[in-house]
Amino acid sequence: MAEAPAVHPVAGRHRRPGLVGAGLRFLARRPRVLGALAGWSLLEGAHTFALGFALARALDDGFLAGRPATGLWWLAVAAAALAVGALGMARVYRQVAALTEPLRDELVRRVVGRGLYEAVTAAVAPGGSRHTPGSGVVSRLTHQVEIARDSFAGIVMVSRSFLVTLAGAVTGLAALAPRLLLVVLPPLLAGLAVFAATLGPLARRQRAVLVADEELAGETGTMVSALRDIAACGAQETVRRTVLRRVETERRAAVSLARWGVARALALGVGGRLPVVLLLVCAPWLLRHGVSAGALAGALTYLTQALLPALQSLVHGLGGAGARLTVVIGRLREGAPAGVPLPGPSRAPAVRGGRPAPPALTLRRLTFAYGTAARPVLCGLDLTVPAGGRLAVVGPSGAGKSTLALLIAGLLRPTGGEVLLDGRPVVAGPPGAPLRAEERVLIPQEAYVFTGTVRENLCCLLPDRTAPPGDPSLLGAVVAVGAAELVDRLGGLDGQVEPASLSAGERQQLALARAWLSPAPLAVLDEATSRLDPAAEEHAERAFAERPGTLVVVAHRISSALRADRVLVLDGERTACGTHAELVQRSALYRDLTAGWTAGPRV
Ligand SMILES: Nc1ncnc2c1ncn2[C@@H]1O[C@H](COP(=O)(O)OP(=O)(O)OP(=O)(O)O)[C@@H](O)[C@H]1O
Repeated sequence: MAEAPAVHPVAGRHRRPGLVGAGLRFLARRPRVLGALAGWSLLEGAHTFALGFALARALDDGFLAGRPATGLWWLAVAAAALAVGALGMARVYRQVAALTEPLRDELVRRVVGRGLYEAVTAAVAPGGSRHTPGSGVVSRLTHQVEIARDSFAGIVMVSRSFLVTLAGAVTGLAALAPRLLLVVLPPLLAGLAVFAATLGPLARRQRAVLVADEELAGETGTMVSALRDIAACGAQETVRRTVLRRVETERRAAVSLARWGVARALALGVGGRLPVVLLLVCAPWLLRHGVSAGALAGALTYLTQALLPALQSLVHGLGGAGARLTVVIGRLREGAPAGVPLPGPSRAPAVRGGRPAPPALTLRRLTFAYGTAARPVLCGLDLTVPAGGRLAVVGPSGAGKSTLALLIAGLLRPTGGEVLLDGRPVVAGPPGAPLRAEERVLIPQEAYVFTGTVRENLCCLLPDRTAPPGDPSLLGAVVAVGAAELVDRLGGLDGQVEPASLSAGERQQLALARAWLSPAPLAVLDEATSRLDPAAEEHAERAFAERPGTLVVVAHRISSALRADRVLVLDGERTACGTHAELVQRSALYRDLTAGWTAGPRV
C-alpha cells in the first residue's frame, strides 16, 4: 500500500515575524546599489519631465506661435530625453539585478543547507531511511526561490518606476503651470489613498487564493498517488468530499479576491483616469486663468503617457507580486532559518510566550511501591524530557518499566515524589480525580479495542470522540502506523471490529493508529509493538518517532534505543540515563542488553 503523507493534529506551524523588517535590513546593507539605482532612476524621471514640458513648449513657442523650427527643436529635445531615459532604464535593470541576485544567493544558500541537513539526517538515521527528502526539497524550494527573486525584482521595478514618474510629472506640471496641480493632485492622491487602503486586504486574499490553489494541487496529487489505497479502503466518498471542500475553499477565495479587485479598479479610476476627465472639464477655467494650450496638452501627456501606465503597473504589480513574495519568502524563512538549520517540524518549540517552556515530562524523586511492605519498584528517580524529546526506557524483566509507564500516564499514584507533565502534576486532587487524558496517551502491551466500527475505535481518544466527516487524518493515521491492510480487510473505516476475531498484533495496530491520531502531545508506548512482526514493528515505531510531540517508549529493540535522544536504563540502584553512545561506555547492564538485542530482538 502506498504511503500517503499524513498531517498530524499535534503538528503546528510557527511563523517567524518580521518579514518587512528583514526586507528593510536586506536593503539597508546595500546602500551603494540603492544609491546607483536612485541615480539612474533620476534619468527616467528626467525623461518623464521632458516629455510633457517639451511638448508644451513645442506647441506654445513653436507651432502655435508660427515658429515650426522651434517646435521641431523642442520635439527633438523630447526625443533626446527619450533616448536618455532608455539609457537610464538599461542601467536601472543592472542595479535591480545587483539587488535581487544577492537575495537569491542568500535564499539558495539556506535552501540548499536545509536540503543537505535533511538528507544527512535521513542518511544517518538508525536503520537507514526509506525517505530521502533532500533532492526533492531542494528542487521544490529552489523553484520557490526563483519565484521570490522574480517577484522581488518586479516590486522594485514598479514601485521605483511609479515614484520617479510621479516626481517627474509633478515637477513638470508645476513648471508648466502650478494651477494644473490643483486639478490633478487631489484625485491622484485620493486614488493612491484608496489603493493603499486596499493593499493589505488584497494581499491577504491573493495569498489565500495561492494557498488554496496549492492545497488543492497537493490534495489532488496525494489522491492520485493513493488511488489504489482509497479504493481498497472504500474511501472514495470521503476523498471526494475532501477534494470538493478544497475546490470550494479555492472558489470562495477567488470570489473574495475578485470583489476586492473592484476596489483596485476604483483606485485606478480615481487616481489615473479622473484627473484626465477633470483636466478636460476644467480646461476653459484653466485657459481663462493663464494656462496655455501647450501646458494643457503637456499635462494631458503627463497623465495619459506617464502617470496612468505607472499607476496601472503599481496597482497590478504590488497586488500580485507582493502577495506571491510574502507567501514564498515566509515559507522559505519558515523552512530554512539562517545558520544552523532547525530540527524537523516535529520538535516542539522550546519557548512559550517568550519564556522557556517547562519540560514535557519531569520525574521528581519519584518513588513507587505496590504495597506498604513491598520493596519499592522505583526509588527517588529524577528525570526530565524536553518537549519534542524521545526517551527510550530499557531494563531487565521486572525492573519497573511498565510501572513507570503507568505512573507517567497517571494511572498509578506515586508513593513519593511526583510526575509533572508540562510542569503540572499528572495526578492532581484526591483519588479518582480526572486525569489529564488530553495531554498523554499510553499504549500498553495488551492493546484495547472494542466492538464497533474501525472509525469509532480510532476516534475514541479525539475530543468529542468523533472526526469531521471525510477527515483525511484517520486514513493518514492508519497508513502511518502500517495498519492499512488490516483496515482494508475489515471493510474500511466503517468496517466492524470484533475484538475476539483479531490477533494480538492486529489489536496493537488499531490501538497504535488510535494513539497516533490522538492530539495528546505525549505518547507512552509500553512494548506496544511487541506482537508485530519485525518489519511492521519497525514501521510503527518509525511512525511514532516522526509523530509530533514527545515520545517515551519502553524498548526491546536496539533500533528504538538508537532512535531515541536519550535512554533510561532502569535497574534499581544501577539506574542510568544518557545517550546510546554514553551508556555503551558506562553501563555494563546496557551493554549486556544491547548485545542481546543485536543477537535477537527480544530482551
Ligand atoms: N499489580 C502489581 N502488584 C504487585 N506487584 C506488581 C504489580 N505489577 C508489577 N508488579 C511488580 O513490580 C515489579 C515491576 O514490574 P513491571 O511490570 O513494572 O516491570 P517491567 O520492567 O515492565 O517488566 P517486564 O519487562 O517483564 O514487563 C515486578 O517485580 C512486578 O512483579
